[in-house]
Amino acid sequence: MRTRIKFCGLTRPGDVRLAVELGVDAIGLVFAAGGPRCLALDHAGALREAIPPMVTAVALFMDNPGSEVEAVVRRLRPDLLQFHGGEDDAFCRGFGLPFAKALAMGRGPGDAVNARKRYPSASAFVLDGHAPGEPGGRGERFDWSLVPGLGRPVLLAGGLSADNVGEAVRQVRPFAVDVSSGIESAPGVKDGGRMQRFIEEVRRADSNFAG
Ligand SMILES: O=C(O)c1ccccc1NCC(=O)[C@H](O)[C@H](O)COP(=O)(O)O
Repeated sequence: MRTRIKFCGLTRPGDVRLAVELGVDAIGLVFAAGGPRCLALDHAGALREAIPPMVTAVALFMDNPGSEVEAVVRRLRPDLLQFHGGEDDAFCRGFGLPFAKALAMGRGPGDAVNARKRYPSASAFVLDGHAPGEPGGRGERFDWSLVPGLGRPVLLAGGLSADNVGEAVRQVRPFAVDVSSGIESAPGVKDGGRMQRFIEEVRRADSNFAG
């Protein structure tokens, strides 16, 4: 099975168009407050328009008020929501869209092993390298040998780049890989060469498993 690829934290429509041309499967738009990739709703419209059908548009939140999530859902019509904070299952499923719940693995699996019970409505889990309570998008890896069986598609995230994603795919065989810092020249500024090399390395790793 082909490893899906999500590029997260894009802030420029040209970067979205290039990522789509390169063959990315999902684009993450960040609305978690405070970070360098956080988008204003008006600005996000141009980015959303650059995401064509058949590429998953993901809207990402971290403890945003429900009213903010609703405004993004109404204006941008994302395909998938991604929650990175202490949001519970009822909150996450309350917007009528599939959602992925991020699980902080930076201090070991901890509560991640109970994620399926805590988030029975989740369509997928993002296993990320940050510590609980911390934001993602900081290039932090975690010990991939700690990935628990969750009974749902896993998006492996945290400190991935073209240099290590092949090893991550071979070791974890995740449903998808999710990257932000590792394809950037500066926070929120994606680098075309890094995007291309990242995708090439995922495809190379997948070819090891091709029948
Ligand atoms: O990307 C952000 O700025 C961000 C801010 C707050 C919460 C989550 C955030 N990103 C979540 C993602 O899905 C990132 O792609 C993931 O954490 C991996 O980031 P990186 O380690 O930089 O590749």
